[in-house]
Parts: sequence; C-alpha cells; structure tokens
Amino acid sequence: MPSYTPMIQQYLKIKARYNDCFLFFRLGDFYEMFFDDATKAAQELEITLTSRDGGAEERIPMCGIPYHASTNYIKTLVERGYKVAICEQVEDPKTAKGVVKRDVVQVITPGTVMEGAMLLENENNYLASVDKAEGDYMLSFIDLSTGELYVLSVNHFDRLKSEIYNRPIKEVVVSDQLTDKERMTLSDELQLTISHHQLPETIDRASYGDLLVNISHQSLRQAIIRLIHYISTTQQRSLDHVQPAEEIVLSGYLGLDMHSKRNLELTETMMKKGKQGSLLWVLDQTVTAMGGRYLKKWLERPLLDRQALSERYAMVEGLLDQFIERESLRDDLKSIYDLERLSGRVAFGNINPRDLQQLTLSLSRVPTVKETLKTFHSPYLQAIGEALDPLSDLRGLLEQSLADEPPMTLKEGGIIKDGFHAQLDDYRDASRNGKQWINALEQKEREETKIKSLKIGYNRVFGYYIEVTKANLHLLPEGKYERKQTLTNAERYITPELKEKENLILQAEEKSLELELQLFNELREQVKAYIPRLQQLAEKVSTLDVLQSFAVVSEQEGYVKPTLIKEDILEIVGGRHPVVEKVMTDGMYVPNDIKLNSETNMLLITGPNMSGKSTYMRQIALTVIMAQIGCFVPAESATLPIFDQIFTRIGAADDLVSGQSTFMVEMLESKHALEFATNNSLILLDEIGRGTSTYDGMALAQAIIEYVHDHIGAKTLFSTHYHELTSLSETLTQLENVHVSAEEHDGEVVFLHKIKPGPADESYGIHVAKLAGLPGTLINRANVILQLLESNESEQTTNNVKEKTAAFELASQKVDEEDVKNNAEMTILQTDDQLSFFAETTSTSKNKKGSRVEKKLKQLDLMSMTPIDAMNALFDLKKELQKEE
Ligand SMILES: Nc1ncnc2c1ncn2[C@@H]1O[C@H](COP(=O)(O)OP(=O)(O)OP(=O)(O)O)[C@@H](O)[C@H]1O
Repeated sequence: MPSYTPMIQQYLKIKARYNDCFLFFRLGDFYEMFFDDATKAAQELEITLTSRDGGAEERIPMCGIPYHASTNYIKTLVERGYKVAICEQVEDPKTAKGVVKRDVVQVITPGTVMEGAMLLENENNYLASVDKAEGDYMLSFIDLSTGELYVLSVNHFDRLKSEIYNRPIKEVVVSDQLTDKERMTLSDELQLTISHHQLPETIDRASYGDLLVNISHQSLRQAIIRLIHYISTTQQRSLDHVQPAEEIVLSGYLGLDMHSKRNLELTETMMKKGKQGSLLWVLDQTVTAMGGRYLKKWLERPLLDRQALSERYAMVEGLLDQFIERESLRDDLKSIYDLERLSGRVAFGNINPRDLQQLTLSLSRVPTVKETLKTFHSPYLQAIGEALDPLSDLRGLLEQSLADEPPMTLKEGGIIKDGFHAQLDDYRDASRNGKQWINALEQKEREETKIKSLKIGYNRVFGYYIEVTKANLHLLPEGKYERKQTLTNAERYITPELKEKENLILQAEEKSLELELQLFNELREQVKAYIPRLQQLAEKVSTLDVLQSFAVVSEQEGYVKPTLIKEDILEIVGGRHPVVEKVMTDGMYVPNDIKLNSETNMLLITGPNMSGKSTYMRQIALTVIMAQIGCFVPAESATLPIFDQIFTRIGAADDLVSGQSTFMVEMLESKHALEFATNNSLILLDEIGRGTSTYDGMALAQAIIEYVHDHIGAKTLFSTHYHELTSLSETLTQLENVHVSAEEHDGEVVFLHKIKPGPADESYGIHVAKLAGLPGTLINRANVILQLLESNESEQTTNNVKEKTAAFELASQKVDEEDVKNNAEMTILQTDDQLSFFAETTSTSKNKKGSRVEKKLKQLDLMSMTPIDAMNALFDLKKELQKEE
C-alpha cells in the first residue's frame, strides 16, 4: 500500500472491512468505486470505466455515479443479489485536516432494503439466519420493513431448503456451522445472497430479552440472536418496530416441500416466474398491500387446525352472504394504508409528513370498518370488529398536530398545523406579517415613485430587493436607494428599512423550519410508542382483507365450502382446476370427481397425452390447499380429511439452476416424498420414470407404487404412460385404475377430459403429434415404425438390456452420491434390487457357466412374454441366483 495516495489508502482500509460489498465511496457529489469493484460495477450498471492516478505506477480503475441518482443504481445491484456499503464523509470537508474522514454508514443488502422503490408492495422481504445444532437446523427470519420476526426448526437440510424456498427470503446469514456444500446449495441452487457472521464470544444476551419472550428453546434463541446481532452490526438503525419473535411450529401446518410449491405454481408460474397464472393470481382480490402479503403468507402455511379453519370458512360464508355489507367493507379497507411498513419507517426514521397524513386518514377509516362489521350476522366477523383498535389517541394527536396538506419532504415547512405550538405560531406570524409588510411597501413605493412596474422580489443571493426598469430610473429620488445589482433592463436596490425587515422574516422562517423539524421528530417519537398497537391493527385488517378476497373469488368463480371430516375419506364431486378453468375463455372446463378412502387410497391414472392427467392431479392438490388455508373450493361439493403434507412430482421442470437432469430431479423429488410422507399425506407422482428408457422407467415406477402402497399408505395419484402397470391393481388391493377418456372420430382424437374408472386402452401419442401439426409424411412413418416396434418389441428389448442397465445404474449411483447420509437407500433399495438384476443376469450368464440361472435364462421365450412377465421372470432368476450364492 505504501505508494498509494492517502485517500486511496483510506479507501483500501475501509474496503477491507466490507470485502463482500460494492463500496460506494463518497467524493464530493459522487459515489466512486475503485479497482475490481469499478470493473464489475461498470459492467453491471453499464457505466463508463475510467481510471485515476492513485500514487502507484499503474492507474486505478474507477467509475462513479452521481450521489443524487444513486438510488436506482443501488437498486439494480441489490436486485441482482449484491451488497452495497455506503461510505460517507463523516466530517465537514471545510474543517478537515488532511483526508476527510469517511466511514460506512449503511450496508444495503437484498434482505435489508428499506427504500420503497426496492420493496415489492405485496411481498415480504426477509433476511434469514441459519444455525445448526445436533443435526437440527434453526431458521430465523425477519422483515425489516414490517418488523415481523420468526423462527423455526427442521431436522433435515432438504426441509430447510423447502422452508427457505417457500418464503420470500432474499439473504441468509450463516456461520461456520454449515458445511461448504450446504452454503453452496443456498447460494447457487436457491440463488440467495449469503452473509457470513460469527457471533462474538461474549455477547449481551439480556439485551435481546424482549424479542425472545415467546421462545424458550436455547438453539432457537441462538438463531434469533445471530440474526439480530448481524443486523445491529451492519445496519445503523433502530429496531424498535421489531416484534417479539414468533415460533412457527411446522407440525402445526400443512407441509409443502419446495418442489410442490413450485410444481403446483402456488405463487408464481414455473415458466415465467410471474404471479399471473398462479393460484395466488386467482385468489388475490385483496385491496390493501398488507392483505396481499398476508394472503401469500397463508398460502405458504396452510393450516391443520380444524377449529381455525372452520372459523375462516364461517367468516368467508358470512361475507359471501351479505354482498352489500361486503362491498362497503371493501371500500373502507381500500383507504387503509400499509400500516406495517409505515411502522417500520417510523422506527427507521425515514417517514415523511405525507406518510403520517396517510396514517391519519387510515385511522379515520377504522371506526367505519367497526360499524360495517357490526352489520354482519357472523359472530366471528363481529368479534373482529369489536377487537379493532381505532387508536383514537394517536389519531387525535396526529389530527391536532399535522397540517392538512403536509409536504413530502422535511425541507419546506408547512408540516405542523397552525395553533399546535405557540412559538411556531409566533414565528409564522412574524414571517407572514413581514411578507404582508413587504407587499404594502411595494404598494407604497409604487405610489410614491409613480413607477407602476416597480416590484419587490427575492433571491437567495441578494435577499429582498426593489427592482426598477432602466426606463424608469429617472423617476427615483436621489439617496434613498442603495444599488445592489444591475441587470440588462433593470436595476435592483435595497433600503435599510427593507434589509431590517428581511432579517426578521428570514430569521423567523429559519427558526420556524427548525422548530417544525424538531416538532416533527417529537411527533415521530410519539408515534413510535404506538407501533405495537398499529401492528395489531394491521394484522386484523390484513385478515379481514384476505377473507373478503376469498369471499369475492368464491362468489365470482362459484366455489363451495368444503367439509372437513375426521374419517379417512376424500371425496370431491365436480372438482375443477382453479387456474386452468379461469384461463379457459370458452368456459368448457370439464369437472371431475374423485373418491379415495382407506380401502382405495391410490389411483393409477392412464390416458393419452394432453388428455388432462396432470391437470386432474394438480386440481386435487390445489383444492386441498385452498381448503386448508380457509378458502372455498372449486367443486360442487368437497369432503376432505386434513392432510399433513403434500408431495408432488409433476411435469418436466428441469432444474436448470442446479444443472440436474430431468430424471435426476424426478428421482430426488420422489425420494423426498418417500422419505417424509405419512398415511395422512397426499402424494402426486406424474409419469415417474419417463425420463429414462422404458424398462428402467417402468421398473422404477412399479417399485415406487409398491413402496407407497405397502409402506406409506398415503393418498396417492400416480399417472403413467406405462399401460403395463395397470395390471398392478390385481395385486395391490388399495390401488385402482382410472383413465382420462378420449374418443376417436374418423382418425382424429377428441379429448373428453373426463376421468372414468378402469385403465385406458390406447395411447394416442401419434395423434397428438398430428394435432400439433407435424408433417403428414412424418406421421405416416411414425405409424409404420409403431407397427414394426410392436411386432419386434421383445427382440428390441433383449438388445437394449445392457444399455438400459447402465443408464439405470448410473442414475441410482448419482442419487446415492447426492445423499449418502440422508438415507436415500430407502428409496433406492427397492429399486436397487430391480436395477441390479439386469446387471447380474447379463454378467452371470458369462461368468458362471452352466449355472441353473443360465439354463433358465436360455429357456425363456422372450418373444411371447409381456414386459411385466419378463420382469417377473427376472425377479425369479435373481432369487435363484441368490440361493446359488
Ligand atoms: N378437465 C378439463 N377440462 C377442459 N380442459 C382440460 C381439462 N383438463 C385438461 N384440460 C386441457 O388439456 C390440456 C392438457 O392437460 P394436461 O397437461 O393435464 O394433460 P396430460 O394428460 O397430463 O398430458 P401429458 O401426458 O402430455 O403430460 C390442458 O392444458 C388443458 O387445456
């Protein structure tokens, strides 16, 4: 460092402390970046990269952005997951000796943004921390803009991933407890900004007491302390609005793994990553920002509590029944401002007078909401109304003190109401009187000099002046006026009298501004004391908003109240897919039924491509989720048990981010289901095994079905193209076949989208290809090949055995590697048996000449066997082989 200039040395010292941030180094009106930061920022922000002499031989790369335009640049960087450290001059450059002192005043990161423009209105923005103790993971997360603080624990890294993925968590604080691999997964697979933070050895735990009142478990407390400690060391801000941590006990909520949230498109679609087309999009008729966020939270955590759910249904029903009252409630809610974020800004100190005015207006609506709620018949709605705290004291204070039309900023005054503060009134009088006096003076001067165009003006440099055009100068008396400024057409003068008044006015204005600022700060401090009550009000308003949203959607879309029963029965009559139905403009959605109970808890769904298998499966899961968040459901009637978890493996969503193949994703998602599902869970498996060659796929599919059937007993929907699997219903007593019907008319397929009992009898793949518009000659050729394949199927099979075996083994090996510790064996074991038989049968025939297995193998007449027969025969062979060994 020796040859660098003192300023660059200062830069490097500070940068060393904020190595993982872009350091915005304040130089005059610019934030400058140097070295690698500059090169990278120039690319990211598309700004010009220059260089400067820094004392060393080589010039230093540099780029800068004007201080005034910095917000957008910071926003861009933070949205891309970077952190920005704002380094300001912390002493007055005029009085500084040597290099002006500078220090970082704020670190802006994806999880700590506060500025309105960087936050999505209807979405929380969480910063999280992860702790690990005895194999458990503790996740604590906070939304600094609203003050919500949560903590939960899970016993598996996969579950941790799901809990993180299922929430708008943008950044995670980790310690050395996590392995490198775990950290990499969080940053690469989940695309999170990672911050490393070790807690110091000694830490004043007592100072966290208020936040920990509801948390007894030591390791949960530790996660919260890490999070808050990280915030207080990187952010210089008040945490007054942060609410005591709430523990989320996961066993109290419907478990949804990350795959399911993604596959079912609960809050965003898989392809476009947007809200449009998601379940949230259909259900969101909320009218406040808080309600919008709350609805998302409900979707993240569907309930298991029967009582709580029936209360929600009762309120939705109450709102549905009384249209007029509901509409007036909606109107009332519309004018309620974002009380949570506002509380955050009060604590953070960046609230402006206009915000406080919005708060006043919002509070003034609360009595009306209370009145409206009284008009509902539902006792639950009435109870919410009674519990609403109108915060009349706060409203009174604001109405008394805040001007009726306050400005956005604190610079111009006019924030505080006349009559609120005597001293302020005096200053204002002085300034107003002074101005009146000046108006009168202008009048008097005009009359005395007879110059009609004479005027009194004001500018910052010269203060008040009398302006006379050059043509009229001769009319001015000698000696009275002192010349101050000459313009092309006019002269400007002052008089001692004017100067004196000016002083009075300016002083009064300055003092009044100062006093207003002080009063505003006092007011803000007073409002701070109301934050917990405001947050409670916010929660009730949000609840009402979500419930009215459910009522509106249920009415518009014709949803019904579900019946939750304790028996093990799932029966939906006339069920629909809420999103597919909504986007279908022709209103031709074909409703379908489902009935599952303890005798039949698995459906094997067959049917042509594009017939609606996935849609059917998804609609069942979405119906369950809607019911368990307290919403009505798209059906004629729905009788449901309360499910504990939903697992899905649907669609061909390649996990591009982590670079895993479709097949590997398929295996991992299945593994997840098999590992965690219980007999109260719902499992949806869509065409498992299609990512690999026919026999491996089929073997896996069958093994998985058998496993779920024999060991889990979860309600399961399994769609497949392997018609051979339909014979499984003969041996698996709880499995039934259904199919999506299609009809063929004059060589064309007509999809009926109707679920019917029994297996499908034909696969219509080539017809679908035809529908898709593939060339006619190609379609004809495909038909010929199909016939050929059908007649040669067994021959083909023998030739391909080795190849398929290799692929299958590779897949299982990969899954094993992926998760050796996480007892992946469970999933794989069953299939492993089947995998290895291919390998064994092919290799033993070479190695163990003359064995019985070989003889039997030779005797098999492959040409006359179905694939299932062949597999069964292979199983027998394998058993035989084990005996021999
Ligand atoms: N019940 C229904 N009523 C009307 N249209 C439907 C219905 N179900 C599905 N569809 C339509 O059929 C299309 C295909 O459905 P889906 O993707 O569920 O078929 P699939 O059988 O799973 O297909 P594949 O086997 O190719 O994956 C949907 O996009 C939808 O437009």
